[in-house]
Amino acid sequence: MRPIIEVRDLSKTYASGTHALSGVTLDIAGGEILALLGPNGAGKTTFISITCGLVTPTGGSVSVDGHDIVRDYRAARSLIGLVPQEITLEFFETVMNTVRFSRGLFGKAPDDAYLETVLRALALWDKRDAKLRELSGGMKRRVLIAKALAHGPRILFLDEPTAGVDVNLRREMWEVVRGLKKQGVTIILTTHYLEEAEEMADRVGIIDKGRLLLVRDKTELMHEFGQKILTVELTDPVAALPAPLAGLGLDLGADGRTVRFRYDTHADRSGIARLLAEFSGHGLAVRDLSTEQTSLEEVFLRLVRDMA
Ligand SMILES: Nc1ncnc2c1ncn2[C@@H]1O[C@H](COP(=O)(O)OP(=O)(O)OP(=O)(O)O)[C@@H](O)[C@H]1O
Repeated sequence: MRPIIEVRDLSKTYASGTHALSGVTLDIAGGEILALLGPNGAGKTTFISITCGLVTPTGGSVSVDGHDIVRDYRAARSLIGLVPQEITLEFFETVMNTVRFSRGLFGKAPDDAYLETVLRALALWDKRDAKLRELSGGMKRRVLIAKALAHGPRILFLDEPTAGVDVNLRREMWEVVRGLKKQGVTIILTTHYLEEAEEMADRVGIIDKGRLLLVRDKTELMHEFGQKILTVELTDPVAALPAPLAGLGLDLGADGRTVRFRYDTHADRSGIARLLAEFSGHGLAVRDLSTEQTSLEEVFLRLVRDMA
């Protein structure tokens, strides 16, 4: 199936001389959630702005369902909804009028029945006659999404949807985004929260200094680059680990009881059996064991460092 968005060798150099994007090539499949990760200034917003026709590329191309975003701007743009980083709303307007207006901007015929489905999906239907200033922060963010969906786009760009919001609200936004995916909307989100990408994305793209370092299936990425950590809790604290265990790369916690061992999930042998045998051989009694997977955050930091 043809990708819904095709990005080819895309570059942007601003008048200031900043190379915000260099040679980005990427296919985005219909219905997927792609998370773009990258440090501040990596070029994420520039990518979104070009795709939404707000910034002109200096090289390369983007097409949306076969429509070139420069030559065939209207057709391409009508397929896209954009949820900006900042909350920009008319605070004295009602929810319903706000989404009606957004739909009108795209030259679409009024369709209150469709807007009702959008507002219901975002749990805003009961608030349709409320003025925006009366809404909570979470509701205002949902109104931004409703506005972006008002013209019936198939693709939704979310630029840092949960920047600066509390944990509950972030979870609520994740639910909303998952619901949209279920309805077949393709979602591209940028985020600084790796937890967010870990939670939501089908694929993860990492951008740094205007270059797309990689795009991978999230599970594969975690599997390939992730490591596991085994934490062993000793029955009795020790001042130091016996010298013969030094080569195993163990960390002894300040409490003298907790020993951490990193192992590669892909190696033929994890080394756990040997480790436990060594512990037993040196008279170290083990009280408890636990394992954890390294987070996407650690994977990300390693990749950006290794590829710098
Ligand atoms: N209008 C502009 N004129 C000149 N330079 C710009 C402009 N917009 C962005 N830049 C520069 O281009 C680079 C990429 O910026 P961009 O906003 O795309 O990054 P970002 O990854 O979205 O960052 P953040 O995570 O901070 O939002 C930065 O060096 C930025 O300073």
